[in-house]
Amino acid sequence: MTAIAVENLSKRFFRIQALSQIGLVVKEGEMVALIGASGSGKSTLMRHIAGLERGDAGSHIRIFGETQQRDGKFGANMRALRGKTGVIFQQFNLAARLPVITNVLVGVLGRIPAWRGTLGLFTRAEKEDAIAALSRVGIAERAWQRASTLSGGQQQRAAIARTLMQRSKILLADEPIASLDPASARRVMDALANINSSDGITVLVSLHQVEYARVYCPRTVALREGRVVYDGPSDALTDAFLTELYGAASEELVLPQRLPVKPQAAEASASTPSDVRQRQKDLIPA
Ligand SMILES: Nc1ncnc2c1ncn2[C@@H]1O[C@H](COP(=O)(O)OP(=O)(O)OP(=O)(O)O)[C@@H](O)[C@H]1O
Repeated sequence: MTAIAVENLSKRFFRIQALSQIGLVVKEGEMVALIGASGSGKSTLMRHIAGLERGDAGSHIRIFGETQQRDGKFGANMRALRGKTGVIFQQFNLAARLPVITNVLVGVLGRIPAWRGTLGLFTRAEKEDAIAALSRVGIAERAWQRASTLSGGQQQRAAIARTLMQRSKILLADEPIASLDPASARRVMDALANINSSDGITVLVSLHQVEYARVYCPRTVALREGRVVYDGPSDALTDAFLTELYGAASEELVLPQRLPVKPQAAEASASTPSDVRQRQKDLIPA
């Protein structure tokens, strides 16, 4: 089934043509990288797919076959489609002063009565699910800390746990590793790869460095000046080909060293259901 279908998407901000006639189809269960130099339109495209921005006349975006927006107008089922689409950004993903678990529990707000959400009255089962989601990304032990005390990479993983809690079918990650050191970046990419392969969640991740795309994403879509200039296997993106696509700007997209080919296992990730159950018992006060 098609998860994301973008057809003829254009977006102009005053004098800047940010996106031009973008066409993109992502099948359910794919993990696709979106690359491009600074200003090529990655964030703008992500924001449209997330339903946070409306395209110009002629644009059409469908999520699981349903129109999310067309000709600059949101479709009737927009709210439900937003619920299916989790989004994480480069930063500012979490409410810094609240505990990590509360940030993750925000993921259930779309499917519980508003009064319960407003009062922060979450059930034990919901808290258990939140701990399970944090276990999946390897940071269950951090559940009761304030979000501001987590490292940048841990914060990104907490944001991924929130999208698991939201039961999103699609995860849009807009430069989730841009401000992280290489080890933290690997753990965040491992967590994304893990929810993609284990849960079948469709992942579209924008990246500055093509090395991560080569290691983690079978397919890459490359943007330049708001247009798709490549859509195909990530391992075809050799340095020479990148130079052909981007000229001197390709240097921005290549890391000085190559990454090892095999992704590492996510740090302290509880992979079996019994591990996850045990952590729920240990970490939630009776
Ligand atoms: N709200 C806006 N108003 C005006 N121009 C905008 C707006 N949002 C984006 N742009 C412009 O659209 C173009 C694409 O920006 P976008 O942020 O999508 O690029 P990007 O590939 O995500 O860049 P980066 O890698 O630096 O984040 C840029 O020229 C940017 O200045």
